[in-house]
Amino acid sequence: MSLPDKAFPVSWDQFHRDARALAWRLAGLNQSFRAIVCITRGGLVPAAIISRELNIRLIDTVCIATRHDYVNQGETQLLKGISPDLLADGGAGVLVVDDLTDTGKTALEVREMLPKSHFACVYAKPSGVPTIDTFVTEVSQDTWIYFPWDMGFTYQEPIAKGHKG
Ligand SMILES: O=P(O)(O)OC[C@H]1O[C@H](OP(=O)(O)OP(=O)(O)O)[C@H](O)[C@@H]1O
Ligand code: HPA
Ligand SMILES: [Mg+2]
Repeated sequence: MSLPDKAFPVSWDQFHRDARALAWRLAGLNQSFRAIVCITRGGLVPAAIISRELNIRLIDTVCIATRHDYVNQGETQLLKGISPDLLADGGAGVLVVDDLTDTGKTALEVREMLPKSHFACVYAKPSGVPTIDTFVTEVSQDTWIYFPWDMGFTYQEPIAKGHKG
């Protein structure tokens, strides 16, 4: 197992701005969504922000647990599926929300359940881009995105310490 080379840390403030930017993009589509399906757990936070901005009151979850050793996606387990009324018509008019797409595996699995839905996420890596309809920021595949709900305040070494330049 190796960690991606680059780090992209995201603060709460930045995440809120980026999720709101996603809501602006979705609003610009002039498509009305009858419900949000958020992919837990990462999709819960952007779904709350988008639901507020676009006034979408019907929210469902698809609960998928992935076994992975930090960076490598492993087997997935569906813990809770989507309600039958949202699955009708292949999910037409349903907005699926996640925090990011990386390999695209998670989005592809949910797309099989809701082939006519609209997929949105805040951040996307190149392998996942084809699986998503609308996103805000693309980062390279060798970047790890650190979300604020996974982080705490820690001491940072000064840049000059140990720097041989
Ligand atoms: O495009 P992929 O390679 O499938 O990766 C993207 C998925 O990985 C993360 O979820 P994770 O499975 O880590 O679980 P969590 O949302 O419960 O933290 C993230 O929230 C996406 O759902
Ligand atoms: O870059 C990432 N950050 C956090 N969780 C993730 N799950 C897949 N890729 C990532
Ligand atoms: Mg997730």
